[in-house]
Amino acid sequence: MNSFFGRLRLSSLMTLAVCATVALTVALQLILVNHFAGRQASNEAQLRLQQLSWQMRDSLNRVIEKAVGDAKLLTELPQVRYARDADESRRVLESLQRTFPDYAWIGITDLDGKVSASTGRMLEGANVSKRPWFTTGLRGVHASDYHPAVLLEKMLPRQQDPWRFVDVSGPVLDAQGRPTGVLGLHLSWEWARRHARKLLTPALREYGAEILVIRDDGTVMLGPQSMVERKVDSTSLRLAQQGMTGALREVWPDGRAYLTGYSQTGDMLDAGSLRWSVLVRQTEERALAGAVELKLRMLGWSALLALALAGAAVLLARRLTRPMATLREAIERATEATNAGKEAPPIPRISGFLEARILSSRMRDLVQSEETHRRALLALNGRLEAAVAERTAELQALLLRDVLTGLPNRRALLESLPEAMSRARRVERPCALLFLDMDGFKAVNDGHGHEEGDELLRQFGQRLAQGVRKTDMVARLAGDEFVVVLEMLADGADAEEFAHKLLERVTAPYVLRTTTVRIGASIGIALHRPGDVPDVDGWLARADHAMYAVKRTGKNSVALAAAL
Ligand SMILES: Nc1nc2c(ncn2[C@@H]2O[C@H](COP(=O)(O)OP(=O)(O)OP(=O)(O)O)[C@@H](O)[C@H]2O)c(=O)[nH]1
Repeated sequence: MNSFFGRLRLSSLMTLAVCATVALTVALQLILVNHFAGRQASNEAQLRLQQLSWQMRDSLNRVIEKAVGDAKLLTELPQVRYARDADESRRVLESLQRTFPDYAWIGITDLDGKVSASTGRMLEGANVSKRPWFTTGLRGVHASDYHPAVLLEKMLPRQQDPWRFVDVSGPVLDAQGRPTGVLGLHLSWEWARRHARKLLTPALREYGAEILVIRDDGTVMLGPQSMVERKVDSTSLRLAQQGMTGALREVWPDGRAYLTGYSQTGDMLDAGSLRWSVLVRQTEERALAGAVELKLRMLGWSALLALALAGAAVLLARRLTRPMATLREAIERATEATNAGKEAPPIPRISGFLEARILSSRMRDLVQSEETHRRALLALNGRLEAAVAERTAELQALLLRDVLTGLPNRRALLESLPEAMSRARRVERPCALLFLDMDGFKAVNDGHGHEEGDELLRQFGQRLAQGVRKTDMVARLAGDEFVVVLEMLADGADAEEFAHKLLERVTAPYVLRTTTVRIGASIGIALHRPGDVPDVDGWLARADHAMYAVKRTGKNSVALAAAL
């Protein structure tokens, strides 16, 4: 995880952070909207359906009450109670029908159930004594439940829906209060259908709202075509039948979820009143369609908003991190130059936010100071290297010098002998190696001390060096042994002559610190001619043998080694 974030640029991190925050905010908002909008929409839909149910119930109650009232009024009218003939009664009945055309039929019977007068003369003369409205009407004003009427239906004009009626009937009494017949009023169910259609506004119909009026036995009197005059059962129906009102969500037998508002008509205190359940239902899907649409719209707008914010976040992140990106590039360039041993380019002054300005300024100072240090270090390094080279050269020189006399030592001699031999070949002149060993040096050491011995060695060496040409070489091999290399000689005799001169020179008295001494020297000479095979060890050995030969034969003399 760390390595993942470690690979991201600051701008990417900022973009990610802002996008994540936006996405989270939008998601939370959607969840909340989804929750509250859904609940709110469901509550509102249920309330609406409940109100519709109440409106329908109240209308039903009002019309039934009106019919009962009209029936009562008619039974008390003198034109009905004391009618001279059927025409007089009929005029009254038809006059009432005109005020309320939904009274499909109004008629008066005698006590035997024979219709004496009726609207439109329908059923006049017919016997209706078997009809429930006649029998109940004899006992008092009473409304009977929804029912078909086969005879009447044949006489009435045809209409789209079948004729159904609610009957209201009551006794017609004479002056003594004795029944003389029954007044029957058939209220067409069409008014209920029409009223339901009126209540369901086009918008509600479009969203599938349905009004159901259900008889106490569960038979649908008004509702969708497929349900009319069929029995149904639902929780809302049972609640309405218990006299409750409200709204709920329930699953109907068709397997779909509905929101249903319910109420019941009639008067709880009047056992004779008509008890119809009024249900107004709407599928949950249609009822909440508005909320779903709102959610989808919000989702769309939220997505657009999130995209716009993400875009803004990218731009903002780039804008904010640009100074840091510039600083990073400058640091990388400086680092690359430093690694390549070049002068680091200066860090530019970066404008932008405060931290970037401070950081760039500090980095600028840092790189400048680093550059100064680097230059100082380079200079120091140069001086050190020069000092080391000088010291090395000194050490090198010391390695080739004899500490006591300052003359070239054995090593220097061995290095220069091959050069001397090759020069001899080049110039075609022999060169000679003189091997000198002091005679009786030990006695000086023993007699006057080592310091005096050292002094003698120094002076001996100086005399040798002063006695040869600049191109010749004097070296101290070890102890009291010295070597002189003579070049550009004519022949062996030349070398011998020079050796004698040198012997004379070195045997002169030496003034030391505490004493003056004389010393002899044995000199062995070995020549190297231009044509000789170059052999350093052999050349030295020959001179050494010649010197020893002198030692053996009396010292303080010169001997020339035999030619090769
Ligand atoms: N003072 C001093 N003495 C040295 C040094 N190196 C060698 N010696 C001494 O030099 C002497 C050389 O010995 P020898 O060559 O046998 O002495 P010598 O008396 O010259 O003998 P011959 O060559 O046979 O005449 C030794 O006593 C060494 O201790 C030195 O650097 N300083």
